[in-house]
Amino acid sequence: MSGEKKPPIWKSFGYAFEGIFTCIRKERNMKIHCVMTLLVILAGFIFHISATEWCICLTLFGLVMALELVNTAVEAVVDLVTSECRPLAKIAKDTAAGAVLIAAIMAAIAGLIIFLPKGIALFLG
Ligand SMILES: Nc1ncnc2c1ncn2[C@@H]1O[C@H](COP(=O)(O)OP(=O)(O)OP(=O)(O)O)[C@@H](O)[C@H]1O
Repeated sequence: MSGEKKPPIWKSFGYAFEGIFTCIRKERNMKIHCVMTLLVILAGFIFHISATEWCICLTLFGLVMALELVNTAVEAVVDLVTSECRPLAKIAKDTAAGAVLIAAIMAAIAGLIIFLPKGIALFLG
C-alpha cells in the first residue's frame, strides 16, 4: 500500500486489536497464555507482590503474548506461501514456535521464583 495515504492512528490501533482478538479466538496456546496471565494477576493480588515483581510479571506476559502473535503471523504467511511440505516452511514454523516456548519456560521459572516462597510461607503459616 506504499504511496497511499496512511490510515488514521486510531484505525491502525483497531487493526492491531483485531489481530490480537483473532489470535485469541483461533490459537489454543494464546487462550492458555490469557488464562495463565489472569491466574498470575490474581496470585499477585493475593500474595501482595512488590512493584518490581509486578513489573517482571507484566514484562513476561507481554513477551510471551507478543511472541505468540508473531508465531501466528509466521504460520499464516507460511501457509499463504505454500501448502506443500517444504523444509524452509518447517524451519520457519518450528523456530517461531521455539521462540514462544523459550519465553514461556523462562516466564514459568520466574513465576516459580516469585510465587513459590510466598506460597510455601503461606502454607507453613
Ligand atoms: N508447509 C509445511 N512444510 C513442512 N512442515 C510443515 C509445514 N506446515 C507445517 N509443518 C510442520 O507441522 C508443524 C505444525 O504446523 P501447523 O501449521 O499445524 O502449526 P500448529 O500446530 O497450528 O502450531 P500452533 O500450535 O503454534 O498453532 C510445524 O511446526 C512444522 O513442523
